[in-house]
Amino acid sequence: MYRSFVRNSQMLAVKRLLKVPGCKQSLNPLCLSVHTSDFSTCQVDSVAKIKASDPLTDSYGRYHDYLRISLTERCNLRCEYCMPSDGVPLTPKDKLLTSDEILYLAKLFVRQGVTKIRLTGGEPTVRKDIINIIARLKELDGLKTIAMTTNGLTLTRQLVGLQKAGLNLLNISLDTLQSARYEKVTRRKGWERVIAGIDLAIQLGFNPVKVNCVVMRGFNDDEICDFARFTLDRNVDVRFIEYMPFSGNGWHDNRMVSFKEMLSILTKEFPGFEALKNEPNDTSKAYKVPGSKGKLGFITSMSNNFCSTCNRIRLTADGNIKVCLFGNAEISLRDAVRNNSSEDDIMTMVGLALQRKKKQHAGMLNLPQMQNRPMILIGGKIDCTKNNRVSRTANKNINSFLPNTSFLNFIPINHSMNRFYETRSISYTHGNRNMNIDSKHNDKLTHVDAAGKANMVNVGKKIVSSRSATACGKVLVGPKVSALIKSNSMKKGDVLTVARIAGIQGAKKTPDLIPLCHNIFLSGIKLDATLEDGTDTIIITATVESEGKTGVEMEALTAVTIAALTVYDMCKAVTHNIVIRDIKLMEKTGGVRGDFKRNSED
Ligand SMILES: Nc1nc2c(ncn2[C@@H]2O[C@H](COP(=O)(O)OP(=O)(O)OP(=O)(O)O)[C@@H](O)[C@H]2O)c(=O)[nH]1
Ligand SMILES: C[S@@+](CC[C@H](N)C(=O)[O-])C[C@H]1O[C@@H](n2cnc3c(N)ncnc32)[C@H](O)[C@@H]1O
Ligand code: SF4
Ligand code: SF4
Repeated sequence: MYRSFVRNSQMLAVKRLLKVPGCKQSLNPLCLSVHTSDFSTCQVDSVAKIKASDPLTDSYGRYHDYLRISLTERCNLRCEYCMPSDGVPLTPKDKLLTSDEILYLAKLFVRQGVTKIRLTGGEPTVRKDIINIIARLKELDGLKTIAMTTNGLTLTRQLVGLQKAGLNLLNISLDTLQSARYEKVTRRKGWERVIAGIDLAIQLGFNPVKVNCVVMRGFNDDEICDFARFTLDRNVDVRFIEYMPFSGNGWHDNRMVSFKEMLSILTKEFPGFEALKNEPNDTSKAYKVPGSKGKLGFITSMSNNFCSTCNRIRLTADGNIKVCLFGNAEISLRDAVRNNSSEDDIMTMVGLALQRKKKQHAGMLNLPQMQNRPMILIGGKIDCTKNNRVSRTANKNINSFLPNTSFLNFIPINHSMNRFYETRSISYTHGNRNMNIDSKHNDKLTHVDAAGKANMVNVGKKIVSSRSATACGKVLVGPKVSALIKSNSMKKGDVLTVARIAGIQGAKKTPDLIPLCHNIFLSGIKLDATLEDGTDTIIITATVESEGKTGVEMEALTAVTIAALTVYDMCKAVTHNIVIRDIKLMEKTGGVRGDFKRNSED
């Protein structure tokens, strides 16, 4: 209750800050649309009582003492995996944070408890005032670490000055030990300069010097052992990064090399290859080749996330707070600063954003399907319609019936991803119920207890297995609607696309809709909605997958149902003569009761 009071109060503060409604200087419209429903419950009197007491702790108790500041969206390289080949649209200069604004915001964060700031980008070293920024950051009481992640191209020229100004931690990106390959992946020359930059960093006493290497099959996976040898006589910490998908970066599951695979290559080549102790907030899992001066590490964002200990918050180059690398919701602090908002109000906004931070990214297993902006623009502006397969009209429609969801993240899923993911522990235990549900031959009603009351089955003791279920259904729409769908000219928008997304969302909401269903961590949802030629019928098929202890047929059936209802909703202005029928389970695999497959004529 206290939390909801605080949240409502925070909402009000933001609302006041944003001058909603009738605000001329609006903040990030995405944030406004996300929070609209909450605003309606606010009480005006509470505003004065807001105290941003602990804005850096999120609702999972994670304390955020590490701020990553993107200094620029620009870069002097064009790495294939980071930047789309046709470049990225840059934010106009007047919308980017000035150095004074960066310093002001940094000061507020440090006052609240941030002890580490990492400068990143884009390429931070292309920012002309970087030395000045670092020198001024160094003056902030309480800031212990000023770190930078760089492509290393200009370090031989700039590093001494940067260190003198106060830089004390350095990560340098280098994906290959071969000059020609470097040119291919970065689309620029400069490998020798980066190597010289790494050596200079070691000489200047940076410790550790971390080297970031994104591993991509068919590009540098044959260099994993070479990179390990690179640590033999150099005090560097080479970190192999699992290739992550961002819009337009050419990611494909078969190009991603998982932590497990890399580990097995290294263990074979280097007997005694050993794991080291990690610090609580490390992104990487540390290892060492026996006798080497340096270390190796693995950043396993894809196969084994480290969200439970996340202590990071990001400030983008255009002044937005981004609470998660893979989240789309942002709040603009730039406008708040430019509107002379108070420190309390600004930190209230930060607290508000952090309250909405997810435990782990909701779609962590679905990252490949997310439309996240290019990595280089993680420090830049969201254009949530660009590159999306969903049209603007469709977005509007989805938004109207799916409040509080970042709907753009859900598009059909590529099942082959599953093989990369480690099975996660999923807790299905509810209360102390001790149901005997494991037996194949158990003919008791498992959803009813001994007293005949509704009961959610305890699946805690069931084994985890790969589950999948496919359901299908039909919507008979008639010739008029059929023609409008075919020409994609239905007034409400693109019917099939919206239905598809609604169905996927429906699968994820199943436990909210069906009382005795478990929360299941879904690893894949594929939903097709197609107009059958000649019958004026939309055929909907949904396949849902999970690594878990209980089946996913309810999710598949819900997905089909919600997609069908969405078709109805989008077309009912044209006719009410729409019939939904034949929703049924087609196939189910996994679990102790064995597989099920419907005969096609059933
Ligand atoms: N999932 C996730 N991955 C991150 C995050 N920050 C960085 N990474 C990953 O870590 C890689 C290296 O990032 P760096 O900028 O060197 O930062 P870092 O490793 O977090 O830095 P330190 O832990 O401070 O050394 C990135 O390419 C990402 O793959 C984050 O917040 N979430
Ligand atoms: C976006 S860059 C910004 C800082 C600087 N320009 C650099 O390259 O180090 C930060 C880190 O993100 C990594 N990165 C970029 N795209 C990535 C992807 N698709 N998957 C994994 N890491 C990625 C880069 O290798 C780099 O280490
Ligand atoms: S990874 Fe860094 S150096 Fe490469 S394009 Fe992205 S921002 Fe530039
Ligand atoms: S994905 Fe989000 S929550 Fe997870 S570690 Fe990265 S920033 Fe933190």
